Amino acid sequence: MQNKDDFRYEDCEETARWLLDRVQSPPVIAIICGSGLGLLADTLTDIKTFDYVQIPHFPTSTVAGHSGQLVFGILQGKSCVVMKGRFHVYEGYPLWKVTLPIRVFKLLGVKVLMVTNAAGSLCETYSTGDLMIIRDHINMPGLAALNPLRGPNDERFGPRFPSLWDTYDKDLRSTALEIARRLGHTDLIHEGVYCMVGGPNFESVAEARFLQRLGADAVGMSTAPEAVVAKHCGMRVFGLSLITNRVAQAYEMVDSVDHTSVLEVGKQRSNVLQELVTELVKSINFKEEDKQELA
Ligand SMILES: O=P(O)(O)O[C@H]1O[C@H](CO)[C@@H](O)[C@H]1O
Ligand code: HPA
Repeated sequence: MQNKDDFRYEDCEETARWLLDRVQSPPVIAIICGSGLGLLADTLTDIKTFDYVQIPHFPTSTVAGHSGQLVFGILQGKSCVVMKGRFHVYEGYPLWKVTLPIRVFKLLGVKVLMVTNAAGSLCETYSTGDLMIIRDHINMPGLAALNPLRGPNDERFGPRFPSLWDTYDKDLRSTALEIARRLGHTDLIHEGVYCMVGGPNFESVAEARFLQRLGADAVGMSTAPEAVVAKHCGMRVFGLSLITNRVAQAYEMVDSVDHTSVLEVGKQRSNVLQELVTELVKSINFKEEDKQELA
């Protein structure tokens, strides 16, 4: 059963074709910039930029710190596409639309998705400005059927019932950890569980306590749907959270988080993220079958 609220494979194809007609080389790696992390795109050379409003079927960015541009270019000799701005369910988009770019990237030939985000810490040992490699996620909206895979399944993308046990690629995680240590960031790098909530409000104290007891180390309002769709269509996924604030879990704690301070931490830390992502991209070796597919 297909209705106007479902995604259409043909729309993704049309978007992919539109982009392929306009870029030099199809990307193999896609990078999504979280709130205030758009500077990641500055590491690319030979760039070609499209505003989201130009691209057929693409949603538009409505959140500060998400400039709404798709940047194609080269990083460490690899063809990449960078989303300067992602879509969130609290903006009013259905989840299939939030994740439409991932399916378009799949059709462009992307093999690896790197997602970054700003997140609040629920973990005692994390400080503002730290980085968390995402080991796993809790998709809160997904558990209540707000899932990007809801609706008719198109087997051309992936199976009806995908397994998510290994969503965040083990090799990429361990390589990123090694890189961070080599770059001298041992004190600020962690590996943990990201929990997605719907937003747009930040968490109440009782909610923060609840999420922490569920096993979440950091909380944000994105990423899980993108990772689910990428895993569904067979991409390797790497996720990185920048800890922009500590989420209050006691009524005595003052929690002064707001979006402006989130963006400010992003600006301060973008060089560390750039460094780590650049080195990780450098480390990726594509398998023979990937190269053949791209030839
Ligand atoms: O997840 P990203 O897009 O990095 O943004 C995070 O920052 C915003 C809140 O300041 C929310 O959108 C939250 O999800
Ligand atoms: N909660 C949810 N999303 C966020 C936070 C937070 O504390 N910080 C940045 N994004």
